[in-house]
Amino acid sequence: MSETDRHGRPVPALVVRGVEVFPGLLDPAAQAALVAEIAAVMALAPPVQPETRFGRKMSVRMTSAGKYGWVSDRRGYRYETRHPSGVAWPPIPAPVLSLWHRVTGVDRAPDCCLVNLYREGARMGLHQDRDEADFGWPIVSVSLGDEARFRIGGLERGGPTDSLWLKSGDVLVMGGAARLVHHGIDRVRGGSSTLIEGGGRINLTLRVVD
Ligand SMILES: O=C(O)CCC(=O)C(=O)O
Ligand SMILES: [Fe+2]
Repeated sequence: MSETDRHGRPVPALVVRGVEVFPGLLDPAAQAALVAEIAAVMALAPPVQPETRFGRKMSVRMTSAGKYGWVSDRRGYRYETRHPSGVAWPPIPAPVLSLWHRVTGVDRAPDCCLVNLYREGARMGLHQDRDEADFGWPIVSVSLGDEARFRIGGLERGGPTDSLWLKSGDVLVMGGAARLVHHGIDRVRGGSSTLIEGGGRINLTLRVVD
């Protein structure tokens, strides 16, 4: 199990380009509990395959919980207070919020829990998360289901990168000097987990938006 510091915060087993990695922070029971909570979110706010401004479909399916959800369509990408269907985003599930507070030590709650659903063949290109008002707040990222190769670069585009395989139950924190590092998902190893109904991987990305 994970070690904790004197504030009770888990100690990252690994730091890659400033990104804190907590491998296996969630045990199988905690993973299953989160997946059940996220299934309830997805029932109210079904994942959609977003389009870019240029009309290209992303391979990942997305939905959100919280005050804001991240959406992309022909009008571009932005945070919205409603799902494309018009319903408000469901609240961020309590166990997700407690995980945020546990790994960040931050009192403020996140505004957005982006749910990324990677089915067979889905990936996410190298990017920065920079649609938020204040980069002083960290980002927490949770992996559930199939393993995925996560790529981490630097603050500039086109620099050197490192990669690591993220497994179900792994948690990352991107904060401080690493808040704006480039990152993406090269590929997902299909069938490496049976956690997600219908197969694949779910990533939860928690952010303070405004
Ligand atoms: O799926 C992941 O692990 C990364 C997701 C991500 O970077 C994002 O949604 O901004
Ligand atoms: Fe990201």
